[in-house]
Amino acid sequence: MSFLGPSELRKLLAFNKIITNDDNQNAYVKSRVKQAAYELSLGNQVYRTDNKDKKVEILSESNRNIDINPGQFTLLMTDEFVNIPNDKLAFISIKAKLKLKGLVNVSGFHVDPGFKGKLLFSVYNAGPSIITLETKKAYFLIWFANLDSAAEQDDLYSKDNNHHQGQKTIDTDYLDALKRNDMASPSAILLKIGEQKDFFESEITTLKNSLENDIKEKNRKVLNNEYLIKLLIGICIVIITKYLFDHSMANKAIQECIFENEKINKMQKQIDSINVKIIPLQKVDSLIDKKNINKNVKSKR
Ligand SMILES: O=c1ccn([C@H]2C[C@H](O)[C@@H](COP(=O)(O)OP(=O)(O)OP(=O)(O)O)O2)c(=O)[nH]1
Repeated sequence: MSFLGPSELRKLLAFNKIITNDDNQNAYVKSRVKQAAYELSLGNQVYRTDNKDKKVEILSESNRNIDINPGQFTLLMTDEFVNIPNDKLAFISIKAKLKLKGLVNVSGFHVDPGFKGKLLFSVYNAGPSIITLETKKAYFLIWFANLDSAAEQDDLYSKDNNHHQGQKTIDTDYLDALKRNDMASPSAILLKIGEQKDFFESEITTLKNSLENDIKEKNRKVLNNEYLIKLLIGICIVIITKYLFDHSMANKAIQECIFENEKINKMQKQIDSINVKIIPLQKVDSLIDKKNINKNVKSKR
């Protein structure tokens, strides 16, 4: 097996309907031969996983651009049909300038002898930026190799035995597999993580503020209670002091009363003893008085 060089390639493509358009006309353009490859361009059908309608997008002359967002998977179809001769095998790729932006060619890599149809590429934007493509621009490359022996009927790629023969639109089979959900793009995930981070940070700040307010409120109450307790203790001290003071004053008054009472008792006793002494004297006085009266009576007689 050998690869065709540029001159063989030009000859092959110029004199055979290998690169054709929608009208099955030879679409070979000499300037599209680059080194040993031929450039193929983007057609008007694409399917993007983040497309809201979940439908194949048909690009028009006025709307020729397609943006492939970071992290999104996209199906791209060539503008040209390729018809691979029975004695050839072709190899396909996406141009390096797209790959270097982060566009990964997921599908690949070969085109079978006997294949007729547009080529379908699946790509993934693994880069951080939007990659914009334009219809009719050359993004794909195809190389042709000679087989040592041409493929016979049963070995040729054919409509009867194969799926992609004659493909000119993006098959809905592939869409069904791709349209379930948006692809979880790393940058979208990063964005969501950022949003979640902001959300949780604001929640934590709110929670922190509310906790701080709660603590302040509790501290205020504790402080109020402390004042109240101190006040109650103060009042208790005053009451107890007053009670003890009153009690001691009462005791003192009682002691004084007892003391006074004892003094009175003592005086009473002295009075009583004086009285005891006075009574005989009174008796003597009364006898003296009686005697004097009698004397007087006698003298008057
Ligand atoms: O990226 C690619 C690779 C291949 N093809 C075309 C050319 C190829 O000859 C044909 C079949 O390729 P392959 O045998 O790899 O695919 P398949 O899904 O196994 O097809 P089939 O079941 O028809 O053999 O599909 C594309 O359009 N794009």
